Amino acid sequence: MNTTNLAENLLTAFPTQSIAEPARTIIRLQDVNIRYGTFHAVKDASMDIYEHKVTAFIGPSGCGKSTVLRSINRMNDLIRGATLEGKVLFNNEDLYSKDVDPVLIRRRIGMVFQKPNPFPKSIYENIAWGARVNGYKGDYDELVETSLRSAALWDEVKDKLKQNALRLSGGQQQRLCIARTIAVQPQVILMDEPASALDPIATSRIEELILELKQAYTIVIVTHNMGQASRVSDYTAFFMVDANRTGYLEEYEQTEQLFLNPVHKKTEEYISGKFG
Ligand SMILES: Nc1ncnc2c1ncn2[C@@H]1O[C@H](COP(=O)(O)OP(=O)(O)OP(=O)(O)O)[C@@H](O)[C@H]1O
Repeated sequence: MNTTNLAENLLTAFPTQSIAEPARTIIRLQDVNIRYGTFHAVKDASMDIYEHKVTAFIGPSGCGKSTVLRSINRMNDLIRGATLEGKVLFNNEDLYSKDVDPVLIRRRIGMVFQKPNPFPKSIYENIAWGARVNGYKGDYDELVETSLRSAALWDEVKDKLKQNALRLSGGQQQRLCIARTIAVQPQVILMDEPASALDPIATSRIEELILELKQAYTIVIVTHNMGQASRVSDYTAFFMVDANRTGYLEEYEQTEQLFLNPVHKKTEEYISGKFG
């Protein structure tokens, strides 16, 4: 097979991966072990997360998806007794080295939670506040508009920016939280089941938004919904638990490959609903 044919075949097999521009690793987990006190929650997780891709974490309850997600922006530091061994590299820099400020990390690697959590302030202030805290010197009106547009919320709220954010619907609140995250210009957005508290219409708007956002950001999403993982993600990491309830990475692949042609038997059983 000549080179052109080989390239064409690979592109057909893996349409999400461009051969001309191979995805760059933005985050690398190396032999990551996480404990809560003496409880070994996650063992030996190693994986690369690629820039401008959506990576989904799936797996049964308690397998450590959220724990691993939180390790990527050092949110676990806020949990008493949580410790991490191994390395988490962000743009080749060790996120856990002593001279790294976790607050700065959380600016570069933002997070959106399961339950929308806007501040009890105006829509405008929800966006402007984080930027102000970070000493943003630009035009705030422009920042608010751009962030709300990026989160596909501008048209719905542009005439009521002074309204309290808590009066928005759940789906709108979640898009506002995404806009708030975007406003501090992160490189990576972590999402922990961002649509699980939303109705199907609000969920599909979040899914559409994720697909748009990956042009500008790298997204890692924890989801229980396998349909959602297959719709939005380029890569899927399937986590499992061992007999000690310790989570580990069972299989990590391009999403299409993992869902259509899983290598491990456990992956196949999980995605076909044999256990959950
Ligand atoms: N703050 C904590 N303190 C102690 N143990 C914790 C803490 N958070 C999580 N764990 C434990 O760590 C393990 C992994 O939890 P984690 O929430 O990461 O799993 P998960 O796969 O995201 O689960 P789920 O799908 O149910 O949200 C579980 O056994 C859980 O009970």
